[in-house]
Amino acid sequence: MSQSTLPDASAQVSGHAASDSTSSAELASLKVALRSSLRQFPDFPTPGILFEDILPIFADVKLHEALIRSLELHVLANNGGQKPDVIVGLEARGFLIGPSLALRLGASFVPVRKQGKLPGPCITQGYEKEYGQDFFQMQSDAIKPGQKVIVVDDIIATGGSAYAAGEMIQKLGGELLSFLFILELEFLHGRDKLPAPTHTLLSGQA
Ligand SMILES: O=P(O)(O)OC[C@H]1O[C@H](OP(=O)(O)OP(=O)(O)O)[C@H](O)[C@@H]1O
Ligand SMILES: Nc1ncnc2[nH]cnc12
Ligand SMILES: [Mg+2]
Repeated sequence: MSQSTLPDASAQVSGHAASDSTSSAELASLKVALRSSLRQFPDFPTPGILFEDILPIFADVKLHEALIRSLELHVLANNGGQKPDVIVGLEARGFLIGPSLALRLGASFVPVRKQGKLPGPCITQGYEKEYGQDFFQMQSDAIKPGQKVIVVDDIIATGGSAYAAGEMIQKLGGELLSFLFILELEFLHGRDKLPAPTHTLLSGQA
């Protein structure tokens, strides 16, 4: 796949918000490049689902950098000056972005995994998503009471996955600062389920 023609976002000083107008102009141009890289596959994984494929972003170094920079700018601009202690990412596609974003922000990374993958005492939460049902788990000591948490994932569809993650984080005593996604499927109104402010870089399937 050819490389994109984006400016080199890695030249930005990470972890520091530029002036508001610089940040919002930069963010707007990064979003255009990200949006044009997404692909759609009809009837995957089940008939009637229009699957949004985010993987081309990660196949292109500049788009990948643009994505992480865009998410970082969103966090810096949207949490009332509060810095997260923990970034929680949802298995599997949330693992593509969570650890990189956590490093940028100087936060720790904690995974939410599908049932049966984590050792030791765990908390479990069932959920429904756009095309199925599943169970999520977190290790019981993964979040310290009072830690400020941002949940990240690639896509919010029905919001079922993110809601389940939020429930577990709150049961462990974490404070939910916000939810952050690359893409929102607006027609499913998933954000209405979530108990903290919800930010998305891109919207689709209105
Ligand atoms: O808002 P919802 O309706 O809950 O759907 C969104 C979730 O569905 C997908 O995960 P999925 O578990 O299908 O696949 P993955 O393991 O590849 O992340 C997607 O990555 C989100 O996590
Ligand atoms: N339409 C969709 N495309 C990709 N991932 C999804 N997760 C839930 N709905 C999805
Ligand atoms: Mg997922």
